[in-house]
Amino acid sequence: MALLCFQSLRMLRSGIRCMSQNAQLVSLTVNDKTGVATLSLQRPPVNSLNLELLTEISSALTEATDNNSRGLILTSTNDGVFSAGLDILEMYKPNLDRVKEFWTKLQETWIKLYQTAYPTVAVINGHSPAGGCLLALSCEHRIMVKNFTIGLNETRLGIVAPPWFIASMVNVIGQRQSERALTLGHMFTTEEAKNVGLIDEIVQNKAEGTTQAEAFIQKFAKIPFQARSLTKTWLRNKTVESLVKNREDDLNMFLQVVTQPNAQESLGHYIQSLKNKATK
Ligand SMILES: CC/C=C\CC/C=C/CC(=O)SCCNC(=O)CCNC(=O)[C@H](O)C(C)(C)COP(=O)(O)OP(=O)(O)OC[C@H]1O[C@@H](n2cnc3c(N)ncnc32)[C@H](O)[C@@H]1OP(=O)(O)O
Repeated sequence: MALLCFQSLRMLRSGIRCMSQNAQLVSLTVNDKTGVATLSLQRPPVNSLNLELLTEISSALTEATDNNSRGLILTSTNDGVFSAGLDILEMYKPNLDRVKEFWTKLQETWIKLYQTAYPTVAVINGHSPAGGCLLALSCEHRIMVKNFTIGLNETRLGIVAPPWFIASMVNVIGQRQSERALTLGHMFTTEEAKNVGLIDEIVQNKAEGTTQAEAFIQKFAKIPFQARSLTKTWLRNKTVESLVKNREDDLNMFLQVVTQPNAQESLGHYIQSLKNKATK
């Protein structure tokens, strides 16, 4: 409690204000001087995206909009893992009602993040496979700390990246590179990701990443907000609309793929291999 008060006092002095008071799996702060919000994922051990975490991310994005944020930095409180992607336990031997709600919340979160009016930057301070990569791809600028990996590795798990995951990747690195990377389920090192254009900058650590992210957002200070945001909407509209118009079909396709016996078997093996690795 004393530590919390001390931290709050220090944040107040530096002009950083806490938002999302009720959130537990994310923290949302805003810098009152710049209007830039920081959304940090904080679901130990690896920020895997379960229904509850997605719900908090989605609410935080709305709160940042309602607060008229000038920009948003998406990062993780865990230096080492940005996000391990979707929580595999949501997809393994799923409860039908919950898994439907889970996928619907993922769709909602992506749609919101992909078309925020304010500029978005991912400060990728750790590994970022699959759904973690999707979050980063949805931002306008990606800054990654060296010595980590990022990519859409779904095929390696015996599942597939849905069309909107693929489109998010194609919009950043193009058809040819996406085809090669996604069919292989390739995880790019930070260096490889920079070479292929998947990320924009390499930094030494999160602090440097945050400074660079603020500088990126600051570039828009003199660009009229509405003109910028409408341009982004139009550029991204085709990609978003293809999901918005087909949410039910997309949900059904997900349920069909993920409940296949061979997909369940692959997920079971994968969970076991992660557990074996963790106990070594
Ligand atoms: C039509 C569409 C159909 C289907 C589409 C489905 C789309 C799916 C997209 C996804 O996002 S699938 C998820 C893909 N994610 C991964 O492949 C990542 C797996 N995790 C890792 O590679 C590593 O954990 C890490 C590099 C992220 C971090 O490594 P490290 O820091 O060494 O942690 P550990 O590996 O020891 O893991 C600690 C702990 O966390 C559990 N865990 C890790 N990842 C997940 C996950 N994605 N979901 C649930 N749980 C996860 C791991 O099992 C360990 O658990 P313990 O209980 O053993 O402590």
